[in-house]
Amino acid sequence: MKHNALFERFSTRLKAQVGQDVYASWFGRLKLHSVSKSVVRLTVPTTFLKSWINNRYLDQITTIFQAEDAEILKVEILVRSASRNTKVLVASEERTLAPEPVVATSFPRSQAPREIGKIAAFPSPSASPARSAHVPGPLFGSPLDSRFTFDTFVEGPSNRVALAAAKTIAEAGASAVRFNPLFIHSGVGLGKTHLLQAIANAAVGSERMPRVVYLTAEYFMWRFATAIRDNDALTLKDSLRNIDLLIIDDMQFLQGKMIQNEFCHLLNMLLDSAKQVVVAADRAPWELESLDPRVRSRLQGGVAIEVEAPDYEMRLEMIKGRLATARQDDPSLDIPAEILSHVARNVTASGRELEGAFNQLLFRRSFEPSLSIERVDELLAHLVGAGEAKRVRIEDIQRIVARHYNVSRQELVSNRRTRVIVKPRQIAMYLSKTLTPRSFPEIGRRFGGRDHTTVLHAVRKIEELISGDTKLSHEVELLKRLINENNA
Ligand SMILES: Nc1ncnc2c1ncn2[C@@H]1O[C@H](COP(=O)(O)OP(=O)(O)OP(=O)(O)O)[C@@H](O)[C@H]1O
Repeated sequence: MKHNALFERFSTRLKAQVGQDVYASWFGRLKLHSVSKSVVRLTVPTTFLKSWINNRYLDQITTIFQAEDAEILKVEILVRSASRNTKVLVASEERTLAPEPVVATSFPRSQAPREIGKIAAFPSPSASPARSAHVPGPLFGSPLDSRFTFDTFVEGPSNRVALAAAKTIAEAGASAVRFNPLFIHSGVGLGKTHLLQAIANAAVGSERMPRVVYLTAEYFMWRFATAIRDNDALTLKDSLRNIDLLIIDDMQFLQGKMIQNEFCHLLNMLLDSAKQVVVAADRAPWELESLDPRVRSRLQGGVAIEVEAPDYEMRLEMIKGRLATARQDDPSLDIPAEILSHVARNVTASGRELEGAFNQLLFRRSFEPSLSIERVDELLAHLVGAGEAKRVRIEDIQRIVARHYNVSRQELVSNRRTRVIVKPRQIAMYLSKTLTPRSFPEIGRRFGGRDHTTVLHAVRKIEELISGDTKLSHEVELLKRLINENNA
């Protein structure tokens, strides 16, 4: 009760400081998790929101709590899990985060892993997360989804090279240092995590590379931050010294100077001792703006492979694969071939959307046993519509930014270099990079055929300005909201 009142007072103050709009955009779904001793824990529904709040608002939030209660020393943001299965129990945290013995690291996937008993852990790879929560000792790793194997990965023109590289590493072991680090990048939902976990699943327990660590960048940050806080970083670093294979997912989320430093040391150490490193991100290494240049350059020293969107044949095979898996649980399940191909033809964006479409279909089928193509069309219209709505278009960004700054869209993409045009143009470029999966060269083309370095410069410039200028940062957040609303 007392804590709820504290949280309410905090919310009121925060709202007054950041304004109603910013508050609604970023803090509307913030919830109080617990207040124990000097630590306040808040939760948000997504890892993205967690990173965002941690990076931009944690100091402000902490100051407000401290103003309310001087005993509070620290505020932590956690991700609420949608499902019980998505939680990993981490042994060492039991000690550090008492009196709440269990801290959940979220598994940032749309689907809960069916089985998370396997964990790419060192030095005890066989320990299940649930068991290890009660066994003291170091444990390091994010959960592996047992469905993500090479067998279930559909090969096609858009991912053939990446798959071949991944298999070579999994099969040849640490001697396959021809691609080191291997860097896989793509837009969302195109199978990076599946591929990375397939490598980990194949390697864990193998003789060639028994010591595998699979981590999301967020988990890496969190684990290191905890170790540093507890003066335990040396033990952690020691335990990572002897691994054979390091796999890091969602690299774009690695943030913070100190953590990036640690990551850089680890990367140097592993690469210099010819240990294999595999990394995935939503963009190419040279586009990872928030990374320390040394990390970026080390990541660029290996092989970067892009995975593109699947074609129709691949989508069909994926959806058939889903059905085959679902039938293992319920052999009576059947979806006519023409419906499967219809879904594969219409849901085109990514493996994840296809998975969503298939799940919808299964769900509907349980109370509408014979779905007609027309009915599927209705369902797909909604699904495809939702997918489309989420895709922000560069033209919309240009239109909204131009309107906001009272310039025309033509001026935005023109050669004019007056201040009144340059700033909105740079902001529009920045938003294009942050809100769409488009590459720098592509954005350059859409802004009057500019060179990619101009876009890169604009993005860096705005990032720099935002970090020191609250007014501009609110302005950019408002623009983001307008763009997202336009797409809703
Ligand atoms: N080639 C493929 N074969 C089989 N399934 C696939 C393939 N590509 C994607 N999928 C499926 O699509 C879903 C999303 O894939 P995944 O999570 O690996 O994407 P991602 O690229 O890591 O996305 P994000 O950028 O959001 O992290 C998963 O269920 C995955 O199994």
